[in-house]
Amino acid sequence: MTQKLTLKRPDDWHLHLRDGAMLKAVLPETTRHFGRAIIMPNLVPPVVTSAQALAYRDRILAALPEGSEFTPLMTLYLTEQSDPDDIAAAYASGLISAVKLYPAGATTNSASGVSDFDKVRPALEKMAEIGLPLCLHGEVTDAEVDIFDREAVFIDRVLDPIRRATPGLKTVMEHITTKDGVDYAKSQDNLGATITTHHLVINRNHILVGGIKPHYYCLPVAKRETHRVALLEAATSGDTRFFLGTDSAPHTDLLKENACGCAGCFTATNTMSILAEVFEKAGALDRLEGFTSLHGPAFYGLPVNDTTLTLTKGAPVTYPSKIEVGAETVTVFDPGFPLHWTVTA
Ligand SMILES: NC(=O)N[C@@H](CC(=O)O)C(=O)O
Ligand SMILES: [Zn+2]
Ligand SMILES: [Zn+2]
Repeated sequence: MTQKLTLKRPDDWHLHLRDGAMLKAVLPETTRHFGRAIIMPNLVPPVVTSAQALAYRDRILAALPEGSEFTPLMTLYLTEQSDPDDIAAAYASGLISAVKLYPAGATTNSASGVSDFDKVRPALEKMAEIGLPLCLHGEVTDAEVDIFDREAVFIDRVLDPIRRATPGLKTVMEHITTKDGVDYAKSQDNLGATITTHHLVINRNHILVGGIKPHYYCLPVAKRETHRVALLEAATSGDTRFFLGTDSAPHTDLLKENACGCAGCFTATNTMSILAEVFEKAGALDRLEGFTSLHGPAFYGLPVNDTTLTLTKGAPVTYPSKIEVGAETVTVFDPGFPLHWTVTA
């Protein structure tokens, strides 16, 4: 008997589309399955002003495959010089859905991020006042903090103080990777947490055992198995504070398979198949729709998509292992187990 699963069309609440040839190459991988996505602003140079966000949205819309109804939800990159009034105007006009805060130096293209959190206080207060969500890359960057502890330390030293200082601020903990992140999210109201596909699949052994695997390296770096299990429990729990943000983050193979390899896993292509497999194994297939299609819109105050996506279970399916970007390639995330669910409608 073939098994079918029909979901409200999913959204991706954390996505990197890049620009130029890369944008053109990766965009169809997302628009094939997803209705909307929160578009990360960490371009070079970053998308800081409303004028830059408007221009970037136009470039995304121009790159959409024929007939696509995909909606990019734009964000602004918060800097210590960001103008609270420009941010508010961008939100009032419907151009942006969130503001993204990168601690300076925490991840790919975060050099223009925030070092002194007091300097962005006026912007955060304005955002709380108008109901504009803040998305956070939650890692400290202090050289003395171990990379595996950077998320937990961020929660104590940065996130919790921001929450206390700006109580009305709607906040998204992006790509949580620890039980500490799960526990903190559960202790809060007015706070959401995105979980990536890959952090539900890999732990740090996948990166390091039997040779270094650059395509499993991303930030925040995958942690030990107990943390992966906590993420899986959160994602499959039905708790509306947790929703999908793939953090699909393409880098060319040249830059990944490198003595100083870039951080990011590219999961747009096979995310829905992987998630169906993971949720089924967890006995939670009935909760997949909440995670991919319902909890995110509820947090962002948007309607659920009115179209659907159907997955069908059958013999193992394969995906291209790489997609082409001009003369270069981007490797598609390999979950390391067979995928039986495929999007059929
Ligand atoms: N997640 C990553 O490892 N990389 C992201 C940046 C980010 O989301 O932190 C990227 O832009 O490549
Ligand atoms: Zn990040
Ligand atoms: Zn990201």
